[in-house]
Amino acid sequence: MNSQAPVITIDGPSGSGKGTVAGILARELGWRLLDSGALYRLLAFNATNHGVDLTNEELLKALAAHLDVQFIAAQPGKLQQIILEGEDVSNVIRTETVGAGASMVASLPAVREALLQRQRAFREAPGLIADGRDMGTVVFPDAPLKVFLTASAEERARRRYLQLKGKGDDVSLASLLDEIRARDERDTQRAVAPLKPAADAIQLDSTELSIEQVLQRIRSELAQRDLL
Ligand SMILES: Nc1ncnc2c1ncn2[C@@H]1O[C@H](COP(=O)(O)OP(=O)(O)O)[C@@H](O)[C@H]1O
Ligand SMILES: Nc1ccn([C@H]2C[C@H](O)[C@@H](COP(=O)(O)OP(=O)(O)O)O2)c(=O)n1
Repeated sequence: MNSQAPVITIDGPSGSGKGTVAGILARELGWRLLDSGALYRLLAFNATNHGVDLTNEELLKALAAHLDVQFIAAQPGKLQQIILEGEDVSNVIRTETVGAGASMVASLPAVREALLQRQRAFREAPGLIADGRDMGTVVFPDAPLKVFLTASAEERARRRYLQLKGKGDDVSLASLLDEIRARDERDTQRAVAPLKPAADAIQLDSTELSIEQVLQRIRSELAQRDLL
């Protein structure tokens, strides 16, 4: 029996709803949240700010090992805040440009290795909800519940379009769809920790499901495992 705090992993491609669902579950259960994609986004953002090329594996590895970042847990009415080198970067790391950069640095094995222990350190009582690409396959292979969340590329682009438009960003649906497809390709084809469902993951296609329906499915899986 595993004596460590339980982990629920939620992996899947961009726009499948991982972050939304993970955030709601973490609040409901009072568990910690690991937004692993934010770490790769922070690294790409920080590297660009320091003039480091997004293919320079040695320098990126060093930057990853020394990322000065704080995650401030969500409070009632306030989302999680991400502070990089003392500055609130919660919003600026959410652009598609930073997402594409994150996907590039995430393909480098030394970068993934440098971020591994930092991610595992999030695991503490009473439990952790971890979202990303390799949470169930590599980072927390012993998690008692693994979810692989998908949706069609068109639906994911539509969601991202509405989300970014809602924030006032000037985006086009066609280019978001292209970017999502390019990111899917890079994330699934890389040699190390590619995006793929763990053998023991529950697969959920959310194309036709509301956020609440996705949550209900996960809550029922949690109940079956006595995790609620
Ligand atoms: N099942 C769903 N139906 C409709 N919209 C959704 C659904 N899941 C998530 N969304 C919306 O899609 C956008 C992207 O979701 P997000 O959680 O950021 O995805 P991911 O973390 O997988 O990239 C958000 O605006 C979110 O509210
Ligand atoms: N565990 C993870 C999380 C993210 N990544 C990489 C691959 C993704 O395209 C980028 C950005 O991830 P993020 O989850 O923030 O992106 P989305 O919200 O799904 O658009 O980082 C990864 O390789 N492994």
